[in-house]
Amino acid sequence: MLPERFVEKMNLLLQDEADEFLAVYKEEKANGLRANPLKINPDSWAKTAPFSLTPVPFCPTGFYYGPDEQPGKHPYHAAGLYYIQEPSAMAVAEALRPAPGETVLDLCAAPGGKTTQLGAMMENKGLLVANEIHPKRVKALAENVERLGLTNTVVVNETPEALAERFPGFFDKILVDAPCSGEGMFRKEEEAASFWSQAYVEECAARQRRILQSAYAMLKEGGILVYSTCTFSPEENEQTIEWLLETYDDLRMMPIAKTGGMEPGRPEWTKTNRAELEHAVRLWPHRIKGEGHFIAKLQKQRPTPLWNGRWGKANAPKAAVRLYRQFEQTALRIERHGTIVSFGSHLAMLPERCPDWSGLKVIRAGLHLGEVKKERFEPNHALALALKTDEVNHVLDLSSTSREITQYWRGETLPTGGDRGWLLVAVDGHPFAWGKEVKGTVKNFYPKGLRRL
Ligand SMILES: C[S@@+](CC[C@H](N)C(=O)[O-])C[C@H]1O[C@@H](n2cnc3c(N)ncnc32)[C@H](O)[C@@H]1O
Repeated sequence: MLPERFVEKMNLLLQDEADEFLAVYKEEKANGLRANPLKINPDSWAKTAPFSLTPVPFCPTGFYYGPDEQPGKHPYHAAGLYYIQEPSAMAVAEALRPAPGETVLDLCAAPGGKTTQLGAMMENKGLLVANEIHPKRVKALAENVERLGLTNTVVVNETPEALAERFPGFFDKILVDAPCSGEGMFRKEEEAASFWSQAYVEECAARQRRILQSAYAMLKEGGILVYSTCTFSPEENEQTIEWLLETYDDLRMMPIAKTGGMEPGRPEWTKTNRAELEHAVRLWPHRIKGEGHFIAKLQKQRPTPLWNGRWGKANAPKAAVRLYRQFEQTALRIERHGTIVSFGSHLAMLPERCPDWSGLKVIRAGLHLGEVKKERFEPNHALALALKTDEVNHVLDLSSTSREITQYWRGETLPTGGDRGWLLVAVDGHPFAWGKEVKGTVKNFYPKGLRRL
C-alpha cells in the first residue's frame, strides 16, 4: 500500500504523468545483476551464463534476469562473478567512472553495490575508500568487497565528519549515495513505504546536507562529486543540489549522458529554477526498467590546499612476513608487492598511496592476506577470491553442477587421494575457496559464516 500523502504529492508533481508512474507499483520489480569484469568478460560470460540475461541499456556490465531465477543461490555468486543490484542503481557509478590509479571515496557505501562497481572500473589500481557509518552494515560491505576480489579498497566504519577532519582535499572523486526516504524502494521492500512521511523526507534532506558538507571538504581542487538517491522527492534531489550550489559557489554541475531512457533533473521543482539542474538525471520507473534514481555530478573549482597527512607504513613483524613469503613460494606462482601491515596476528597488503589510518575504525585494509597461527601461515578467503587459478600451483576445479561444490560450500571435506597441501578450490575455473589437501582429503577452509547450510 502506498502512503496516501505520497500519492497526492506525486500527483501534484507529475500531473498528467502521475497515473503512469503510480501504475508501475502494481507491476513486478525488475531484477538485475552486474557482471564483475575483475573476474570475467561480461559480454562473453552473459552468452553462456546459466541465467537468461538481457543487457541494461545504461550500464555495460549490467543485465536483467528473469523473475523465477535465483542467481544469489548459485556458486558463481559466492565466487564473486557478479553482484545482484537493482538495475537503476547501476547508473550511479557509471556517472562517476573513476580511472585506474585515482583516489576515490564512497562515503555511504554499504552493502557495496556501487563500491564493487567503482573498484572494478579502477581495475584494482589506486585507492578506493568505502565508508559505512553503521557497524552492522559495514560487515556486509567488507564481505562483498572480498567476494568481488577488490584489493585496492579500504573499508572504514566512520562518520563523514570524522573522515572530513582527517582527509581535507584528499580525494579525486567522491560518491555520496545518500541515505534517503527510499521512495524508489517501495516495490522492492514494502517496509520502506511504512516509514514514509513528509517529516521523514525533510529529516533525510537535512542529513544529506550534513553529509555533503563533509564530502565537499574532502574533494581536491578539480575533484568530482556524484550525489545520488533512490527517492523521487525534490527536497532530497534538486533542492539538495540547489542548496549545495548556493552554499559553495565554486561548485559547477557537470552534464551526465542521458542514455537508455534517463530524463533530466527538474529545475521547476526548486525555488531558484537554475537551468543547470537539467544536467542531473532522473531514472523514472515508468520510463526505464528499474526502481528509480536521481543522480547529479559536480566539480569543485576552488583552490584547495593539498592533503598533507601521513602515509601508511609497513609495520608487520619480519617473522610474520617471512611466513607469508614462504607460503607464497610454495603455493603461488606470483609474488605480490606492496606495503604489508599487521592487525594482531593478521596480515594485509595496503593499496597504493594509502594514508595512515591510526585512530580511525578500519574493517579491512586492502587485501587480507591471512593469519599467522602457531608459527604457520593460513591464507585468508579474501586472497583466494583475489587470485586467478593460473596464479596458484594446485587447483581443484569442480563443476558448478557437481555434488562436490555443494558439499564444499556447506563446509564438508572432500576425498581426493592426494597430499599437495594448500590448494585453490575452483568452480568452473573460478576461485571459490582455499582447501588443504592432507593424506588424501581436502580439509575445508570455506569461512564458517559464509557457508551455505
Ligand atoms: C543508499 S544506502 C547506500 C547503498 C550503497 N551505496 C550501495 O550501493 O550498496 C545509504 C547508506 O548510508 C548510510 N548512512 C546512514 N546515515 C548516514 C550518515 N549520517 N552518514 C553517512 N552515511 C549514513 C546508511 O547506513 C546506508 O548504508
